[in-house]
Amino acid sequence: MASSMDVEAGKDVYTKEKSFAPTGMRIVFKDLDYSVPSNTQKGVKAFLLKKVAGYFEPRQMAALMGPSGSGKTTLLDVLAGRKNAGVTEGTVAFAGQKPTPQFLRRYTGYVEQFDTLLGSLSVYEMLLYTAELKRSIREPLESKKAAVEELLTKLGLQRCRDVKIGNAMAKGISGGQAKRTNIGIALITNPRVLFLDEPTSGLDSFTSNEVMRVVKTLVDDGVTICATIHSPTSFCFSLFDSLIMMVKGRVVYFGARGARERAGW
Ligand SMILES: Nc1ncnc2c1ncn2[C@@H]1O[C@H](COP(=O)(O)OP(=O)(O)OP(=O)(O)O)[C@@H](O)[C@H]1O
Repeated sequence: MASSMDVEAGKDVYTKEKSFAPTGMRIVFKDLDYSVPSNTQKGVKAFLLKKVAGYFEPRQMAALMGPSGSGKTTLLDVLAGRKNAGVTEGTVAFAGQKPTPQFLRRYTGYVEQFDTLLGSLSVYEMLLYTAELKRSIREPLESKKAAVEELLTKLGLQRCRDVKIGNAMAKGISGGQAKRTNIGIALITNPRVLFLDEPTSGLDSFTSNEVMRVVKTLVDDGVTICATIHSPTSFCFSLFDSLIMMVKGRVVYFGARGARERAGW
């Protein structure tokens, strides 16, 4: 594996990092295998991840890249604890802790590739509805409303707050606004880690840049960000701090973005 970052830096994966909020959370993974029963050969295990290792730093945004079918979404899902079929082996640590399902629910957010929005609601209603569902039942409504307002501002959605989301039949908000609303849904619980699966898919390059510029601002709040990304614009690519390149379930590059240029390869 080519690497300009020291994977060994994460060798003591279960340590005593306790106070990750508000400083952020480091994610370390080592020797990660993920297998499922093959759907092409009977009785054979298909290894979708093989000896995958790396780490994500807090206050940084990492890109997961590689050809279609290389295992990017699989790695994202394994790290986010979203795989309930198949066998995962190896170690994953969030801030030095082995993550339990409750830990992952509390501290991570996941933005799926396809928007999961309700077309009949406005952007504000969608976020408040999610806040009601996902934030503590004991939290007063006024506090939830304030959290939604804060998110609308952070994600640049104030201008379309009262516009209906819409659907294929009834045009509503734009693709970039829909993507940012979807990101808002993942952020409503104030996660310390944000996983995004293809956040720019289906967007034109201007809108992709806009969405990723907003996502990058979240690192200032101490969030650790990891996004799978296909053919990013050069601006989008420049926003990433580190890069994992995958081919056929293996990591072929793990390092700082731009390390190759800096080394003069
Ligand atoms: N049961 C299975 N048996 C064999 N191969 C499988 C099985 N399930 C998934 N795969 C393969 O696992 C690979 C990983 O898929 P994954 O969705 O993680 O790739 P990806 O890099 O995110 O691709 P894309 O960029 O197209 O979204 C794919 O090549 C897929 O065909």
